[in-house]
Amino acid sequence: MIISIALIWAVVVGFCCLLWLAVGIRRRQPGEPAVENGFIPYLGCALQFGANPLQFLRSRQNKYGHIFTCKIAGQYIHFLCDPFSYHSVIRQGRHLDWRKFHFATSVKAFGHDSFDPRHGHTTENLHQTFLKTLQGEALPSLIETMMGHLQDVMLRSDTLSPSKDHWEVDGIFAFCYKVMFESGYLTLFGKELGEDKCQARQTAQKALVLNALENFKEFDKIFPALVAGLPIHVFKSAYSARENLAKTMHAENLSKRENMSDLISMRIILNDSLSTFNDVSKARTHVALLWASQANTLPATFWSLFYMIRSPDAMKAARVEVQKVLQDSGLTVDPSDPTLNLTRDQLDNMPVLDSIIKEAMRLSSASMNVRVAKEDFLLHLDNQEAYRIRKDDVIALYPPMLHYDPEIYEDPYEYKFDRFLDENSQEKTTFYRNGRRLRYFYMPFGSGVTKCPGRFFAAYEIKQFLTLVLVVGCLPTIESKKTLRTQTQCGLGNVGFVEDLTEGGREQRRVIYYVLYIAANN
Ligand code: HEM
Repeated sequence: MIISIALIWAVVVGFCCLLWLAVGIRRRQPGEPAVENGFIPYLGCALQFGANPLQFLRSRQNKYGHIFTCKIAGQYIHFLCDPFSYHSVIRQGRHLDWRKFHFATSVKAFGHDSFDPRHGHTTENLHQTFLKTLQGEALPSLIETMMGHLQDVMLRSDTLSPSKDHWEVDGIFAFCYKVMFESGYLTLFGKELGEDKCQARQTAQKALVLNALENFKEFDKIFPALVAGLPIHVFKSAYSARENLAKTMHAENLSKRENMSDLISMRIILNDSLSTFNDVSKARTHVALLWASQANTLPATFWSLFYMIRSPDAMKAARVEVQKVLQDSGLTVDPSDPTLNLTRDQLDNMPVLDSIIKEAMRLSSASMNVRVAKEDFLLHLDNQEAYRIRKDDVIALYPPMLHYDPEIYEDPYEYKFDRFLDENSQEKTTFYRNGRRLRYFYMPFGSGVTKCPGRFFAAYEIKQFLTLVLVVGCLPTIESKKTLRTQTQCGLGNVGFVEDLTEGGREQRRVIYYVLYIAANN
């Protein structure tokens, strides 16, 4: 009996294996890139890729050359590794559909109805909405609002220091997340009506934002799994976190807020006038925007600050630059009421901070650029080779391949704050590979038509944050707590960083504390 059950199982497993070999794996056709199916049905190479994407892609590049195909979570993905061919993908855009992947991912992750006009739920041109409300003329007011909120959160509110008569100690990561999330949230979604006049409402508002941050973090943790195709219901707490966020963004709640950004007010109007979304779906579209505006900005802010305070040269150059901009504009900071307003022009005049941020993002960003083939076509590469691509296959560019290429960036694993400065200390825009000038050398914001529409605002808000930390804080780089106390007692400021010398471990896990001494300024 036992033997016959074992035999049945062996036959079933054998049959499944044969079925997988027959239909589950792709055989390379003439003219196609080399293909790796991986060993695990459906997942393909997903686990190896997920463990260390850069190492995985480099090893395949060495084996197959500029382009190769991997099966990952049921999709055939063509990885293009030659930076000179990136432009070819963008030039041959007519064969590629960027909306398919983006809209489908958003639906999977956030649970709203599709934004793809071809699906009939809305006629909104979302791309145009983003360009109109996040770029050009929309920027000055976003910058001004953000500056106000950053200062409220860092200097006046009790987000960072619930008690005003003692030092607060927290991780630098938590510090960046709290300050940037609250400021960014209020900049996009505004404040509750009449909040300024009522202490109880202020407290409730603060709780709402901090709660939103917790929900955001819970949801953000599982985002890669959702993109890979796992259903959100597998992750119970992330699902309820997302739904909690959506509840706060129902029409009746948003209607109680004032000073909302153009982005959110316009989206509310367009949701109501051009879509057939129900109320829950509408609220979820706002959660998607909250996520897009924060998910990359928060880590980018952390890494920018982290690398800057670890490099005495970066700190020195940043301080000099900020002081010069303030002096040239006749701005002085009164330590007893450090309020600062920086215009877009002043922020544009900070190439050192720009380079500090870019270098941190070069080292830390890892988002992939993805397009889907609309039809079978021939992809022409820069070296005149051409490859057959099948309909519905994905073409992917992985920016860390560029960002860690030693032929482009000397000592690519090293942080060099002035890497993006030229010999005149202005923005460096020319990078070469094998003596040939590169068109694409820095891509944390994506490329082509899908390039992040919030990229200018993102750079400004991180710059504003760093400027405030440099100006109103006393930043004794990373020294001992003793030095910090001495400087702070001079009344120079209220934010400082010290290294916890007792903690070891991996470099980026080193604990660095920020210390706030709000009492001095209140
Ligand atoms: C350092 C911060 C940021 C980084 C690194 C970043 C990066 C990206 C990337 C890689 C994409 C996808 C591009 C593609 O698929 O090719 C994207 C899309 C997007 N980002 Fe950002 N982003 C940042 C900040 C922001 C901010 C502050 C906002 C809004 C206030 C924003 C709004 C968006 C939106 C709306 C999209 C979707 C665009 C579309 O599908 O048409 N991002 N971002």
